[in-house]
Amino acid sequence: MHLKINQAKIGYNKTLISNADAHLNLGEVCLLIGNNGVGKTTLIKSILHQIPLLNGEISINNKNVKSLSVKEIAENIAVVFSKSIVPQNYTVEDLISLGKYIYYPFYFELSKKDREEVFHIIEKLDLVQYKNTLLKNLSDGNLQKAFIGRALTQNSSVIILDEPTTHLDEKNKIIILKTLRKLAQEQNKLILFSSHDWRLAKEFADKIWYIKDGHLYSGVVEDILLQHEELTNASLFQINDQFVAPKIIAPDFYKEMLYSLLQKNFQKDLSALNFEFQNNFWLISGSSLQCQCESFQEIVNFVKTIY
Ligand SMILES: Nc1ncnc2c1ncn2[C@@H]1O[C@H](COP(=O)(O)OP(=O)(O)OP(=O)(O)O)[C@@H](O)[C@H]1O
Repeated sequence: MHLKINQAKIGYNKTLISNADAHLNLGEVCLLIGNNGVGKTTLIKSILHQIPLLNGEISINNKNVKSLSVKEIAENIAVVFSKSIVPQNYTVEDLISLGKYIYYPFYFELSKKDREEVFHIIEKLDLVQYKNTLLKNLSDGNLQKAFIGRALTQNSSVIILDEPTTHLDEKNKIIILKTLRKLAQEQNKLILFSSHDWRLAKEFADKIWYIKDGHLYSGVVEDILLQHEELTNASLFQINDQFVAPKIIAPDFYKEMLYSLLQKNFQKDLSALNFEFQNNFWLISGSSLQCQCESFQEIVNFVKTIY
């Protein structure tokens, strides 16, 4: 079982992503990242065939999603959108039971076997004490888990989640991400999820799909991070147009501190300077100058004397 994107052109009247090629296998967790508006949700909807491709093919298990009925797609892929409508007067158990709906033709009463399975999923997600709690009284973290529970009862091999960690605090983010990883490993699910908290999320993913400049880059997390400097440098925000960073050789934490210090204090091009951290002092050098500074205050004072 695998999900394959083959030479796909994705978008609406306007193309958002061209020549997308990527594939995922069962048991893998993939993080989908990219700036606002690059087309993450559109890609997810294209996989579900809710938005037709402009070109190319997306297939599940070698079957083009275009040829699958809505029911067949639901049997293969469960989806959790971040902006899901919350049926306020449903209990956690009601919501999770809904995942079984695709297997029943009409208004239904769950079979004993399905009820047991729903309970088993409630247990697995650590939601037993909230089983009968109304969704409107649930914390955001537990509500998110309940939506994941609904996706699980669907029994599909693929689970896709659009920003499952939005609005959650750090603790709940980690609970959700750990749950996803565990599902992939223990139940051999293929999990694709998008996130803006990707620095944390990448710790739980095997692969990254990264959308940038209309292109989909896919691969093992560490390969993609190495190939795209802007991802690992993302903490060095450019907030000052006139600032050009000097060359900084230092451990990441020191590098980031020096970068923000200089950016805040100098609207200048500092590219002629080199800063090298030497354990207990900074060595600053330029074409005809050299200086040692032991604190950031000294650095600011020194740079002010040259600019
Ligand atoms: N039905 C539609 N018809 C035409 N354009 C659309 C439609 N839906 C979304 N778009 C546009 O497609 C672009 C990508 O939207 P999409 O929601 O896929 O981005 P995203 O990467 O998920 O963004 P975000 O991170 O902000 O959620 C946006 O410019 C959006 O306005």
